Amino acid sequence: MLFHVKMTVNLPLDMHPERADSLKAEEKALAQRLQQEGKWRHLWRIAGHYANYSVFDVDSVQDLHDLLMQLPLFPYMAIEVNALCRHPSSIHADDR
Ligand SMILES: O=C(O)CC1=CCC(=O)O1
Repeated sequence: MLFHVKMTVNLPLDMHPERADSLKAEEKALAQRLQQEGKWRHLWRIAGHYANYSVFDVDSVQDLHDLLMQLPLFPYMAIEVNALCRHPSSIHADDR
């Protein structure tokens, strides 16, 4: 199942810079592992925003929920989720 997810990061202004750097490093490591596993299909920065557009490929809504909740930055992100399905005009027949 494919999901489009928008994540907007809102780190508290008074968060210690070392804590912020540590969270970002943990987030990056997990995001790169999930990309290697094929679960995090796309990760795009939204130009001019501390936010990303991502596409996840997971087995269920519960899997997506569990994945998002384990992100180190989860407590500091506003997350919007949209389920995706095939567009009839898409030429990418292998997409689900
Ligand atoms: O900076 C972001 O958009 C939040 C984030 C998601 C994966 C990552 O490494 O950072």
